[in-house]
Amino acid sequence: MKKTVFVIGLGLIGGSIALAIKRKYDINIIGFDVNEERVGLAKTLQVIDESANSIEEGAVKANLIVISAPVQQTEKIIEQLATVDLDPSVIITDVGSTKKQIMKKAELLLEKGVTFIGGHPMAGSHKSGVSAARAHLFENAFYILTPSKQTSREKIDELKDWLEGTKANFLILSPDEHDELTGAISHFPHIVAASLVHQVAMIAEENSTVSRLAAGGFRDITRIASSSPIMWRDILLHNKEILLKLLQKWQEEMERVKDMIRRMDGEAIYHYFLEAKQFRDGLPIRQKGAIPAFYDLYVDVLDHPGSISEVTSILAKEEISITNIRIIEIREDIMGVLRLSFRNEDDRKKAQEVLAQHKYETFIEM
Ligand SMILES: NC(=O)c1ccc[n+]([C@@H]2O[C@H](COP(=O)([O-])OP(=O)(O)OC[C@H]3O[C@@H](n4cnc5c(N)ncnc54)[C@H](O)[C@@H]3O)[C@@H](O)[C@H]2O)c1
Ligand SMILES: O=C(O)C(=O)C[C@]1(C(=O)O)C=C[C@@H](O)C=C1
Repeated sequence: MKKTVFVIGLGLIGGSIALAIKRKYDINIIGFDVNEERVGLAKTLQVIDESANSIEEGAVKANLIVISAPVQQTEKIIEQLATVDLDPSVIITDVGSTKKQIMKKAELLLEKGVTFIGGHPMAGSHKSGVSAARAHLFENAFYILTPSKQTSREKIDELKDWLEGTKANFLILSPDEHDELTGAISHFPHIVAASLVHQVAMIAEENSTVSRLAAGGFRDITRIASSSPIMWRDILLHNKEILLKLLQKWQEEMERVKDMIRRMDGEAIYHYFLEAKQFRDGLPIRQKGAIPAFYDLYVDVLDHPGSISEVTSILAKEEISITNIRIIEIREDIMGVLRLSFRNEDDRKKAQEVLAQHKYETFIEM
């Protein structure tokens, strides 16, 4: 008989996990979401095979339960699951961006002898919803697991087997370490991105030209400000202490920058940027995760009609698939560079070679 996976929360991450599991296993996927439209869409897109009318209905049939809702909802779902009579061999995991509060709540399950292993695939997007779900979303990304002390090695390996289709790299961390590190490289940057947008929005009230000028750098650094406000509200409320500490440090850092500018200390300002550049340039780029999440290739194009289709048809002829395409403006309304995203390093390399044959200049990183 086919095994059953129950996915609670049919959005970007729940959908992507379901598709990744389907890559490796012939299984039955049951889905549940509080939003009925999402359930219908998940069925249409064949992300799930059937739906459940309640958490209990899906949970009692499952060999694996994946909770993929915003983190405050995840806590509520864990409370609900703790009241259900589950198969004793079931594994429950989640995908939430915070781990400490979730692992605390999961004690309700662990006390009953139910296996709960916290999980967090460290890749995603600013897009939400099942329509953005992709089987390959987590390829080469880190996938953090936070098992409790009482969880056996066998159960952890069993969960890794279930998730093998993600092609992610598993890493075991304690919930504290997880929240501290993701606070710095994921949660806090989202606050900064949103605050930059707020700053420009305030200026735009006085002078609307600023929005028209906001191309290139501003768009790059604020992309993640387009993410789900519900998801990020929950993350900030869960990781309060770490984020308050980071905010304090950041304010001190900004004071330091203010002081360098006030003193007109060119040497200090130069070193401020140089040290940041050296650290940023030294980060691993082939690995998906908090820093460059995609196999991107930048192509210099001339600003004339048809130039995009020229590039895409060259790649189509060679059967190289593009997963995303974006025009990066150099000046307002003037196309400068195309950013093409590929599924893997191989496709990117082939694209670079074939475009070079057609005299296109390409760059891996901008
Ligand atoms: N988006 C990312 O980049 C990313 C990356 C890694 C982990 N995460 C984590 O994954 C989780 C899901 O995020 P997402 O990006 O898929 O969001 P999403 O908005 O695309 O999907 C969340 C889904 O959960 C559903 N939901 C909410 N409350 C529910 C409940 N009580 N019961 C059942 N369904 C419920 C929503 O209707 C929605 O369909 C969050 O915990 C987030 O922190 C997100
Ligand atoms: O690429 C993005 O849009 C993301 O924000 C992905 C991102 C991140 O901060 O790196 C967001 C939250 C997750 O918990 C993990 C990944």
